[in-house]
Amino acid sequence: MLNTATKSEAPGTEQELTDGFHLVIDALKLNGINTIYNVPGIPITDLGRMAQAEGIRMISFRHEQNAGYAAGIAGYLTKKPGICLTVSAPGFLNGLTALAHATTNCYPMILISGSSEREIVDLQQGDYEEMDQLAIAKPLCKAAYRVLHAQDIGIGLARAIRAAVSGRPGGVYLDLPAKLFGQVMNAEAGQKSLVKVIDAAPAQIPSPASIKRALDVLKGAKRPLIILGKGAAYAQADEEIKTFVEKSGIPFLPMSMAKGLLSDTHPQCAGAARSTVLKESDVVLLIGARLNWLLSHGKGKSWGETPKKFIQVDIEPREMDSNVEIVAPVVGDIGSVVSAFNQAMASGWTAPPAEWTKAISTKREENVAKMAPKLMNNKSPMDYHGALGVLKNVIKDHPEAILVNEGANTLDLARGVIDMYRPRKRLDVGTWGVMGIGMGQAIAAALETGHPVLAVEGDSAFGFSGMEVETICRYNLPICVVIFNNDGIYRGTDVNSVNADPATTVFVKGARYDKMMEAFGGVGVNATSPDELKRAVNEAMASGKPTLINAVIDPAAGSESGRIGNLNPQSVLQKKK
Ligand SMILES: CC(C)(COP(=O)(O)OP(=O)(O)OC[C@H]1O[C@@H](n2cnc3c(N)ncnc32)[C@H](O)[C@@H]1OP(=O)(O)O)[C@@H](O)C(=O)NCCC(=O)NCCSC=O
Repeated sequence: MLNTATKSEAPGTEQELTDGFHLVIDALKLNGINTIYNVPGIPITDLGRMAQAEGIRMISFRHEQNAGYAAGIAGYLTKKPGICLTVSAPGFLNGLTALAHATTNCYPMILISGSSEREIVDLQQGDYEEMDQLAIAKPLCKAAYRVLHAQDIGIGLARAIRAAVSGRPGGVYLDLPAKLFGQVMNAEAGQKSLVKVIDAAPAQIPSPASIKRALDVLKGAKRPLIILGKGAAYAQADEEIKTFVEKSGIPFLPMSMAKGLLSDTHPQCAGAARSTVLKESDVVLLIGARLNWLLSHGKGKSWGETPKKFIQVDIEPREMDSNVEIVAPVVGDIGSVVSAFNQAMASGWTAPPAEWTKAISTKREENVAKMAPKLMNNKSPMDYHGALGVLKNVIKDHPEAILVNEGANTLDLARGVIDMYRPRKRLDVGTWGVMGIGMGQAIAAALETGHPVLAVEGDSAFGFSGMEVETICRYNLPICVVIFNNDGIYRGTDVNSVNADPATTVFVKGARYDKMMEAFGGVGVNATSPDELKRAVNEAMASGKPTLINAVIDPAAGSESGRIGNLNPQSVLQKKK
């Protein structure tokens, strides 16, 4: 659509004009971008107003970091860049954490920030919110661009979109100085300057030799294992992956956000036999999973004594040999690679030895049976397992619902307990184990998918984005937040024996987070037993009303999340002595 920002008034020279505001909006719309996660303010307030008037869905948050986490996860769910729009310096910096998070997690996202006058910034003359945002963003994202002239808006956005989604996806920064928005140009020339990005993330076909090498190694295995990462979930090659895993007969271990790519209840799922499969496998095929800290870098105690051969499928060639030798690297997009595997296997495939698959199912059944009675306890106040037993059944009854999960114990225990049944339904803290993703991800998940969201939050984790319950109520989203409230970080029982200050990890005892939701017109419930929790969550799922349940957890329950290098201060002191 042609935008008439202004009409030139000079007699005889009348022409349709457009401006930077409208060109940004038109460029986004031309590329199918219809939602922006933002916090309004100088200099982008009018851009937001005009974008809304032009039909773009503007979702206004209370803090840029949450808008950024929303944009990142929107990118993950849709394979299109999620857009976060912020004001200059402080707003930009608030959004930057989420941009770096998106880059680390390989989510396509574009952070667009307004910025102050280049001439003044470069001479450091003290402009309003003066900051060289481009320079600051560069090391923290996949690519960063600045547009100085209205006629370059089309190209600038095209570059940002391509950089965000092609190859390994990631975060891109786009700097738009305030002056740009007011620049006026001929409307027809403006429209011509826009670029519709064609084939933004082209398929990357693996070489036939790499496919053969990988399958040859896999064929030689006695105890093979497939590890599915969130890259595999992102690829949206769900049917091809399912066909491959089932045809191969190989047990699979889903990483946290790959849970549900094939159901956690699938007979080949080795999630509940994690230690066994890592230790005892002899060939490991990684599909969209990286050998980072979450997989103990592919070596050490958790990988046991059995010598391993690793096969890795990734779109990024530099991922290969990052931690250990990869004997069969397969570089390509996951859909193309797995399709090539399936074609090559069509002529016949021998399932792994029954001894191996039987050993895994025995271990899995043992672990599941050990956990089952814990999940059925009806203690009040609740322990983690009693509360999670309820939520496990909620997801079983609502497999279409999206589970958002963050916390320490709340995250570690929920990951194991709550089975997922469908792809991309579990959204969590990702590669950094970051706290604060909760409400941003819940809001974007509800908006982008139209499905109900269950956000299972530690009380500490929730605190990072808690104000967004107002956003949830304002947009009337079908989000049920369950806060595992144990009065503190890890546990609520720490005591400071030195002075009257509270211990560093404790919060106000008996806090009522449910009142926060009520303050904005949503439903708040205080649940002190699994039965009460069950009733409240079921009501929320049925009504679709914004709901926050304060689930009272015994402050002494659970254990410190010990896998991420937490050191007990006492033990540090003892070591120093
Ligand atoms: C690195 C990890 C993937 C590895 O965790 P592990 O505890 O080794 O594995 P998990 O998959 O959680 O499984 C733990 C055990 O439960 C078993 N398990 C798993 N699922 C089930 C079910 N459904 N039933 C019964 N038992 C189960 C599994 O086989 C393991 O037992 P065995 O096989 O018997 O060993 C995880 O720690 C992780 O994702 N960490 C991220 C933490 C994080 O980001 N924290 C945020 C910071 S918190 C800030 O303070």
